[in-house]
Amino acid sequence: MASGLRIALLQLLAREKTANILQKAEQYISEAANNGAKLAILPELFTTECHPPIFVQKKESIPEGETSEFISHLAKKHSMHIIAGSIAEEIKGSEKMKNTSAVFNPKGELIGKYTKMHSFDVDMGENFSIHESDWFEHGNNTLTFETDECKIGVGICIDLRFPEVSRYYTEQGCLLHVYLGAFSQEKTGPAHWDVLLRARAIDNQVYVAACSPAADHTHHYVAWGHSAVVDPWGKIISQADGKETLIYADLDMNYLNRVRQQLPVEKIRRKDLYHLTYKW
Ligand SMILES: O=C(O)CCC(=O)C(=O)O
Repeated sequence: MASGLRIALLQLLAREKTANILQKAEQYISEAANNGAKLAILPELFTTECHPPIFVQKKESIPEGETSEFISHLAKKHSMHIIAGSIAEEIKGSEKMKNTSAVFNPKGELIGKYTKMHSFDVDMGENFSIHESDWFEHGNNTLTFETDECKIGVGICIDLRFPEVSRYYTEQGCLLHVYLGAFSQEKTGPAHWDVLLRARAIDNQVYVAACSPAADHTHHYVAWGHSAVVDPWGKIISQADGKETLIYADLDMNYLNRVRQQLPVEKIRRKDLYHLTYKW
């Protein structure tokens, strides 16, 4: 297995027309491929912005929809893995949708789908009440996939708050945990985003990459942005601000192994006293 992996995170701005967003994604993915990235990651709900009437208006099928087909074409063209952010996935015969991510391999084949497992149903006062489960059915499964460099696990946004999910991915051997997220600029972004990303990386001694949409103050819900990559020691090695941008990180699996050797939490863990049971 190779020891290094360059990844690219596309912090895209959700524009009105899907075609315009995909055009920007194409520009960034082509730039990333030219710069040696082997994995490109797009944000949560990147074609719709986080606003229910827009989800309904722009929902799509996976993998037959406009967005999936285009990202599949880009994966094949540039011979790279792409985690196609998430989109509002149509459920035939239902008014509800799913918040689903699709992963394509370098042949452009769909190798997995992940539907967000936890719903962001919160009431934080001051006009900040969100009840995601009114719009989206939650998923009941996880998603891992293999690249030449490492195994990868995928989560979406609030999934980041649940160490059980990342623990499972670690037990499955995932050395990179990817989150597609749109924390809010107003509330949880500045308070929790970096801390949670660093915590998951330190808990599991893995790389964590999290890709957010760019912040746009004309949107109903302003995403925090600040897409980031954290190393297994908990250090942020690459981070955006709020603006639309493309960021990179080089993941070094030899470094990850050194961290695990020097601070062997897996060996120290009291497996005789506790363990998690998963029902997915
Ligand atoms: O957990 C958070 O603070 C934000 C979560 C969120 O925005 C979401 O899951 O859509």
